[in-house]
Amino acid sequence: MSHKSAKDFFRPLAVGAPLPLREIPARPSRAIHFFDPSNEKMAAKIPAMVGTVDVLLGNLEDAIKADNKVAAREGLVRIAQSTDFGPTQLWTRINALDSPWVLDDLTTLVPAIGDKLDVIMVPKVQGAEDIHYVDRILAQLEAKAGLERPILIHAILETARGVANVEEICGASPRMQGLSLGPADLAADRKMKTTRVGGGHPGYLVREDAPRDADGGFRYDADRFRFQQDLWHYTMAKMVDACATHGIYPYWGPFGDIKDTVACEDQFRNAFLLGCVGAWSLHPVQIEIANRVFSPSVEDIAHARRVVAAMGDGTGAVMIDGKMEDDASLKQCLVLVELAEELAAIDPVLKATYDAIETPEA
Ligand SMILES: CC(C)(COP(=O)(O)OP(=O)(O)OC[C@H]1O[C@@H](n2cnc3c(N)ncnc32)[C@H](O)[C@@H]1OP(=O)(O)O)[C@@H](O)C(=O)NCCC(=O)NCCSC(=O)C[C@](C)(O)C(=O)O
Ligand SMILES: [Mg+2]
Repeated sequence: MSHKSAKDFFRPLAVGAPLPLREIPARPSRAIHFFDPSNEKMAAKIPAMVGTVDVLLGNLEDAIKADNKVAAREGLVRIAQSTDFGPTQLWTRINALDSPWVLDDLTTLVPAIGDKLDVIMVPKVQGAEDIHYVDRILAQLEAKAGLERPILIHAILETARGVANVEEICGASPRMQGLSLGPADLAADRKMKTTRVGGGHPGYLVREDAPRDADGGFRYDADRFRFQQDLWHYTMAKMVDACATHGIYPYWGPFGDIKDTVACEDQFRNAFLLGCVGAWSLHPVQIEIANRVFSPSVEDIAHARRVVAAMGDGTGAVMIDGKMEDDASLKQCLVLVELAEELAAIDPVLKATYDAIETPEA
C-alpha cells in the first residue's frame, strides 16, 4: 500500500482547488436537521428555521422517493440560492456512491451552490477508497467552480465494513469533518434483529441473579429485575475514539420513534456523555431536544468554573465538595467550558444563561 507524504496531504487534489484545511473548525452542530427538498410543505418551513438550528441538511438519499430524486436536488439548489443562512450551516446528504443519482448530485450541487454548502454527508461509506473518490471529484469541481474554501466530508457509519475500517475512514482526507452512526442500515447490514431506527430493545437485557429459596435452591422466576442494555454502545465508543484520534467530530444519527421524545432524549444524552457533539433531527420536535442535550448544563458549567478558578496555574491537587481535583479533572472541566463558549457565540439565550452563573473568585 502506498502512503501520501505529510506534505502531499495538504496539497489540493486538483489544480486551482482551494487549499485543504489543517484543522476542522469547531462549529456548533448540536442538531443536524433533515428535510426533504422535494416536499413543498417541508421546504417552505426551511427559511424560517435559520437561526433556530445549527445545521440544516437537504437530504437527497434514503427517505426521498426515486421519482423525486431530481426534484429534491433541484429544490435544494433553489432553497440554497434564495436563503441567507446566517450562522446556520447548510449540509446535504448525497445519494450512495453506487446509485444512479450521485454523480449528478455532485456535478449539479458544487457549481450551483458550492459556495453555500459547508459539508457533504456521504452515506454507506465502506472504507478510505470511498472518501478518496469523493475527495478528488470535489477538488475537480471546486477548481472548475472557482470556489475559495473546501467543502468538507461527513461519513455515515452504517455498514459492518465501515465500522471495521472506521479509523482509515476518519484519516482518509483533510476534508473529513465527522462521522454519524446510522443505526438502521447498520442493523440490516450486520443482520441484527432489531427493526427500530435507533434506541434500545426490550429483548437485549441483563437479568438479576435468581434468588435462593428457603432450602438453599434457586428460584428461577421470570419476575426479576431486568435492565435493558445499549445495543449501540460498542459502535458509538469505537466511533468516538476514531474521531478523537483524527481531530474530527462524532454524532449520533437518527432516532426514529418521533413521538417518544423521552427515549430520544436518552439516546442523545448517552451520545453527549460519550463524546458526541450532536445528533440528527428528523422532525422539528427533535431540534429542541438536541439543542438542550448537547449544550452543557448550568450545573456542569458552574462546577467546571469553580474547578478552573480553584486550580490556578492548572497544577497540583485541591479538594472541592469532598472530591479531589487535579490537572486531569481540570482538563475535563475545560472541555465543558470551551464547548459552552463556542455555543454561547451563536446562541444568545444560552449566552445569557451561562453569563448569569455566578463565577467564583480565582
Ligand atoms: C417522519 C416524518 C415522515 C413525519 O412527517 P409527518 O408529516 O407525519 O409529521 P407531522 O408531525 O404531521 O408534521 C407536522 C408539520 O411539520 C412538518 N415537518 C415534518 N417533518 C419536518 C422536517 N423534517 N422539517 C421541516 N418540517 C417538517 C410537516 O410538513 C408538517 O407541516 P404542516 O404543519 O404545515 O402540515 C417527517 O418528519 C420526515 O419525513 N422527516 C424526515 C425523515 C428523514 O429525513 N429520514 C431520513 C433520515 S434517517 C435515515 O436515513 C436512517 C439512516 C441514518 O440512514 C440509517 O440509520 O441507515
Ligand atoms: Mg441509512
